[in-house]
Amino acid sequence: MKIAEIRARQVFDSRSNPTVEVDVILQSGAMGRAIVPSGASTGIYEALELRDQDPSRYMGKSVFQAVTNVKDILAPQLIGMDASDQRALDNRMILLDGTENKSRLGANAILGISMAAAKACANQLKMPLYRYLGGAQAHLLPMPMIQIIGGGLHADSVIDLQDFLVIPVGAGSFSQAMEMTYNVYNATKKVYHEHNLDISVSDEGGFWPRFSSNEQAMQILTQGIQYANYIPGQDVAIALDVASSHFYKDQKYHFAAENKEMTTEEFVDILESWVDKYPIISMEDCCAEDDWSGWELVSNRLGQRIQLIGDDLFTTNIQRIQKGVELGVCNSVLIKMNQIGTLTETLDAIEETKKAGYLPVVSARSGETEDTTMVDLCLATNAGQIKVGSIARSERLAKYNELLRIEEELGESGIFARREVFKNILS
Ligand SMILES: C=C(OP(=O)(O)O)C(=O)O
Ligand SMILES: [Mg+2]
Repeated sequence: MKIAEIRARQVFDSRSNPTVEVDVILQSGAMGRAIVPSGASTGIYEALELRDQDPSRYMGKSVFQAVTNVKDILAPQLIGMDASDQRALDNRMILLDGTENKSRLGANAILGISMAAAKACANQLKMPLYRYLGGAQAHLLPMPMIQIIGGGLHADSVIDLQDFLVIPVGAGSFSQAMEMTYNVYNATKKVYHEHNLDISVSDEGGFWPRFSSNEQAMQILTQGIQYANYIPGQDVAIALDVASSHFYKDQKYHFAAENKEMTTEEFVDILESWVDKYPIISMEDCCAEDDWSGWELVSNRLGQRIQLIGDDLFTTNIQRIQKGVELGVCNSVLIKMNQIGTLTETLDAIEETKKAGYLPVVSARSGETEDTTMVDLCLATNAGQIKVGSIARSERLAKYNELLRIEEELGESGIFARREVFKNILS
């Protein structure tokens, strides 16, 4: 499966921002194509997404240099390599870049090749990508975590929290999870109408937060679950992405929407009160990416009650995951390929997560495309959970629809994660 050619170009993501697309072509003629996603609420420890910073073009956001790096720097060094030796390929790119955070060549350049190479191999073998990456053991259809209301940096910070999501814990299959989510999404729309709240959507397609407080979004969402005739917590539970790194300054948490400033202790008290009041089963980025002591506090208080996911905290980085495990913070890790920049390092991060008894949640970015590699990654590793955004935008539905196809394709051998996915972490 020797690489014959690598092409790259600038295309666009769901926020209409430029991003990198790469084609890897093997000597057999088999081709893999991948598009790299892009975050808005990025963590400071993420691998670097190279943007041209030229204000005269695409407001500084073009990725022409990353595309050039693929074509002129990486491709000549990779042509002739065996694309099926993913680790060797990724290591070669890491060495060619030579920095800690892939800032010379760009994680977007490197990841584009990394993903496209795997896809080319799967295509040559006429195999689904999840089967190529995961082998005979790939079988677990993930429990989805789906955004109904979007806030934070995905909605001009109208409210501070970023994601108000549902987990259809009562679902018996992936397709049933989709149906239940559809019902809650549309019931929530009714709740909006009833409260005379205008409908529009935020970056990932969840409803725009027409609220003056963060808690009101939880009230509306709980109502949405009830309006859809589900029992909150039992049929459909709530998950939050607090994404607090973006409102943590000078050792304080700031709710701009509520004009409120809190110490870590006060903030954790509020998070705990929400878990008492609402059917919350999962919270992401409760504390900021550098507030390790805050994370220890929240983990002691809530770690036996709900899933605690580190996103900005871990950035899919094995060293940061290991530190978290040593300190006993969180019990779950959000997995985003472009936070670390190669498929191999992502697979290593998932393995490390599982080894520690933590739960991996494979996640999209707020800037997405038709690329569905993350779905294959989730299936290949039997990760058990997936977070894609809402069910109301095509770049998200590309992933959900692919999962529906895989559910059909696997038939009897496909097992849906169900609520049991949480059994090792919740008492
Ligand atoms: C998907 C997320 O947002 P972004 O891609 O903007 O980091 C997230 O924070 O989990
Ligand atoms: Mg997050």
